[in-house]
Amino acid sequence: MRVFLRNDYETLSLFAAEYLISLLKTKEPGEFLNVALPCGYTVQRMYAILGEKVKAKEISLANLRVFHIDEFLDLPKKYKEHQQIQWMHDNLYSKVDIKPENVHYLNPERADGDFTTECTSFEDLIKSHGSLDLTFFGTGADGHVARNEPGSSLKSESRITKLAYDTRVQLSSRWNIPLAEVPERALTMGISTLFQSSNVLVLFTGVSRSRALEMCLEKSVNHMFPVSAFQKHNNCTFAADEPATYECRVKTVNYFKGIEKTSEEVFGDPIHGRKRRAGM
Ligand SMILES: O=P(O)(O)OC[C@H]1O[C@](O)(CO)[C@@H](O)[C@@H]1O
Repeated sequence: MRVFLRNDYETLSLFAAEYLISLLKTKEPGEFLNVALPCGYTVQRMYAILGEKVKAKEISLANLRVFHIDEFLDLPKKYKEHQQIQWMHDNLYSKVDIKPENVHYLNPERADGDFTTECTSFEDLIKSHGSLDLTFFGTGADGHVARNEPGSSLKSESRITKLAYDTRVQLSSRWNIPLAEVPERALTMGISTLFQSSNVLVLFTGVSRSRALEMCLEKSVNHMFPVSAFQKHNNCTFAADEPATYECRVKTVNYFKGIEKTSEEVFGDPIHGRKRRAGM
């Protein structure tokens, strides 16, 4: 695993945007980068930065093929702005040149209500496009990733899940809606689905994720803390802002800062330093 520590949310967002762009540049013209994308505060500024770069014609995301990592089920229509597809439109798609036909998601409004088939077809769809090149996501304070709550099988695939009570309470307060109207179910990529991606980028922002970062850097894999599973991924990057390091030991923080400095000095490219050495 690699670890990158940044001062604040802004520089973390910039790092995440640059990470995605650097992978996009490894593709030949006309070749797609398959990415699994989340919604939420953690990635909101990163998406805005991508929008700014597309507007300034510094980059194009036309070769991005997107798969959403999760969707809410049973969300009342009056709260449409909280549905992932709408959120992604408002925060990313309306600002960049990703083509609508290259956006894929688990449909929470499937007409026949057969969400099991929806999830199986989604897994098949990803495979039909090869595999995921990059998946990135934030995590909850309890270590959930996408809608894989604590206790989820580390081998799980896309499926219907139940949201934890704590998650629903947080959503109720964040959206300012009654708890009774917060969905109890979601559709989500499984941990195994996310894990199959060639590159994984996990972002931690703010004090509320500091225990999650500690669990990933200093403790072992635990299915009651799903994000910790990504310690075992062979190409996982954990990136955090300073407040998210508050639960980590000073020694841990200094160690990873030192590694990044060395990587930059030796390879000149801290993000993909090891790949460069292999001849890229
Ligand atoms: O950044 P936010 O809004 O707190 O949301 C983080 C959540 O979003 C996801 O990235 C996507 O659902 C989850 O993995 C994570 O819990």
